[in-house]
Amino acid sequence: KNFPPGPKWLPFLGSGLQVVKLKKKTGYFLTASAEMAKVYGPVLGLKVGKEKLVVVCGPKEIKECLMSDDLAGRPIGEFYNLRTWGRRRGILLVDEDFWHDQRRFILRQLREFGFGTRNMSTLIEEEAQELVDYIHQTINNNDSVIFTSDSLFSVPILNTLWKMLAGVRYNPGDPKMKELQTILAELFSNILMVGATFSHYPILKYLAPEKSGYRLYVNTHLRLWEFLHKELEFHKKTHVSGEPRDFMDVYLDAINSSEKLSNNYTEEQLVAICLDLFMAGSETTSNTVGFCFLGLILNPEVQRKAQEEIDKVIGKSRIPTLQDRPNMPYVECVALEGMRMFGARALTVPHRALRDAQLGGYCIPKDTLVVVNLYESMGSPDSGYEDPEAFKPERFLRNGRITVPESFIPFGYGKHRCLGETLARANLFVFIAYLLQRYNFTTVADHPPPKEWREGGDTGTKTL
Ligand code: HEM
Repeated sequence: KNFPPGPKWLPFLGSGLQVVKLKKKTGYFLTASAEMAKVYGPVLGLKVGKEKLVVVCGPKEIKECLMSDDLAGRPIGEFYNLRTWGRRRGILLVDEDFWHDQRRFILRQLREFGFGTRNMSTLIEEEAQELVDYIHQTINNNDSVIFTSDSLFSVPILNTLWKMLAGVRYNPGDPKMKELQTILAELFSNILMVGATFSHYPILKYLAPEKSGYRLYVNTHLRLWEFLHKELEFHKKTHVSGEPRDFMDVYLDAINSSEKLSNNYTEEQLVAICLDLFMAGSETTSNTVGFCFLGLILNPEVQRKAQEEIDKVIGKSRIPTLQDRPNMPYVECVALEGMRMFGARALTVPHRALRDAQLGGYCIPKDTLVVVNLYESMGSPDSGYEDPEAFKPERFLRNGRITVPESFIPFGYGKHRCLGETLARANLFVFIAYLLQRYNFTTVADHPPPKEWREGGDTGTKTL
């Protein structure tokens, strides 16, 4: 009763057919739901297969949703994620209090290994330097070479995260890293946050395991799970109690602690957390760097302005550091504009109503999935951004000072605000500054940059 309005529900299919039809017409789930919101209002009620799904599109309602304690659950079910995946192995990971305890622990411990500290800037700067050396060598060893943004950024970004979690970094081209990249890219390009076809229509798991994406989903998760388990085994063999080298070691200490923090700290839970952080932190950041460089190559005047600022503040005689950030507002705005571009092509991670709740004057029954359409907040013609498709870093500058509007929420907010924001923003600044200090970026004649983007914030493959 008083569920948010939306297209009519058909038996078994719910509103699935209408969603698919509009997705075909507009290209994406994001744009399809924005289109429907024009007809039905800013809180859109859908039923896809067995699941009730609410898509929040209006700015006021987005805020209300992200601040609501009643809507702060995470989805339950085999498809929804990582933590739930762990649950199949006997761990109860979806309980909210439990996650908040783990979230606090993760943030506190990651700070020890870098998050938000000088260590973090050193770690990122080292990765940026490795990347510059790799570009330099590749250029020197070849008559001509084309770099794609995927091939440039995925490995160094993953390294910054993996180094804190497990003390490991890889060189580009390392077969282990290639495998990991392939798995993550497969997951991201094939599975939408709001669920795969098989999660809405579970019978398809049996009737069409290939076509529904079920087999791919299970295989990629198992491969990731195996990858992380190998690292865990290595840590268990080499870890010295009380002398942690990285997050995995701290967690092992917590598991073995004589006070026994609680039964929440288990090896399977550790693997589930690493999986969560990997999935949430790798492709998101490298695709956002991708959007920054896409904006820079398509707008040479933006690139020139950023380079002028770098020349003025840093010059050529030393390398940039994270400490330069406050003095380089234009470069920071390039990063912000990349975040806006990425955010405008993404949904938040789905939330779940923990109990019967209210949103925008409608009733949201317990266990309904609720997802925020960030396109409406940062990219649609109604988002309040002038010419939202254009890459304009100066939109965030007022009299030389950075000002972001309230609707700028690439990391969400509220209880589930992105846990990796500090790391992501530091990565963006350092990589942009390092690369622009040394190189000019441009498109290659026979490789025009993509006009299309993939749902979920992917820029597609770009050549630089
Ligand atoms: C530019 C890069 C990134 C963007 C745009 C981004 C964006 C987001 C968004 C929109 C959410 C969902 C908020 C919500 O549902 O209310 C989220 C959640 C999350 N992010 Fe990020 N993220 C980025 C990088 C990272 C990194 C580097 C990490 C890991 C270190 C990370 C870890 C997480 C985690 C664990 C969550 C779930 C938090 C929770 O449920 O409490 N993210 N992120």
